[in-house]
Order: sequence, then structure tokens, then C-alpha cells
Amino acid sequence: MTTSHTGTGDVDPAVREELARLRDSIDNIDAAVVHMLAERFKCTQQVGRLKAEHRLPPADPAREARQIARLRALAENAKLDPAFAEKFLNFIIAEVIRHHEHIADAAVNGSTPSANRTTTASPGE
Ligand SMILES: C=C(O[C@@H]1C=C(C(=O)O)C=C[C@H]1O)C(=O)O
Repeated sequence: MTTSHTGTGDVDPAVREELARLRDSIDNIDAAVVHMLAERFKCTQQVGRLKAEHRLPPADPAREARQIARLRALAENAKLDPAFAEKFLNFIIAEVIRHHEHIADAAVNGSTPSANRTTTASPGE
């Protein structure tokens, strides 16, 4: 395979069709991932509010350890790199904990998060 193409304009039509078919599936999968993540965050926001109401800590490391062990096993069965699965879950959980900290701050201090809160930078920031 050559690497000099800048697009797919000069590629064999059969190859272009196969690429388009695969990219359609990738787009569908990406949409499913976004929708599933949105549903997950709806649930975790509810957990965050419940925790804030009952003065529970934002993070639960024991629960996280169980989730990581479970996800790594699922990834291995699915032939997905378990290290990647763990990194991905940790990335999401870090964002969830950040949300929970905001919800807890808002519960204690009103809707404005406390200015002197000490948190580490979260993914995507
Ligand atoms: C959602 C929770 O809060 C945090 C976020 C988690 C997650 O995103 O799965 C798991 C454990 C907690 O650190 C929870 O305690 O269930």
C-alpha cells in the first residue's frame, strides 16, 4: 500500500466503497458510544446528587477497583487491550468525580463552586 494519497480520489472504486462502508459503521459506533456515555453521565449525576445529600465522598476507590477488574476481564474476552480499557474507564471516572465534587461544593456553598477547592486537572481540561 502506498502512503502518498492525500484523499481517496485516485483510489480503486472497490477500495473506496469498502472504505466508505467501514466508515459508515465507524460513524454508527461513534454515535452509539456518545449516546451510551450520555446515559451513563445521567446516572452518575444522580449518584452525585445522592452522595451530596447524604454527605458521602465523591470518589469510591473500592467500587472503582471492582469496575476495573471487571472491565479488564470483559476486554480480554472481547480481544480488546485491557490496559486501554482500564485507561478509558479511569478517564471517564475522573470526569465523574469532578462532577461529584462540583455537586458537593454547590450543596455546601450554594451554586458557585468554592474558589479554594484543590483538585488536579481533569481529562480534557
Ligand atoms: C458513580 C460513582 O462515583 C464515582 C464514579 C464512578 C464511575 O464513574 O463509575 C465509580 C465510583 C466513584 O468513584 C459511584 O460511586 O458509583
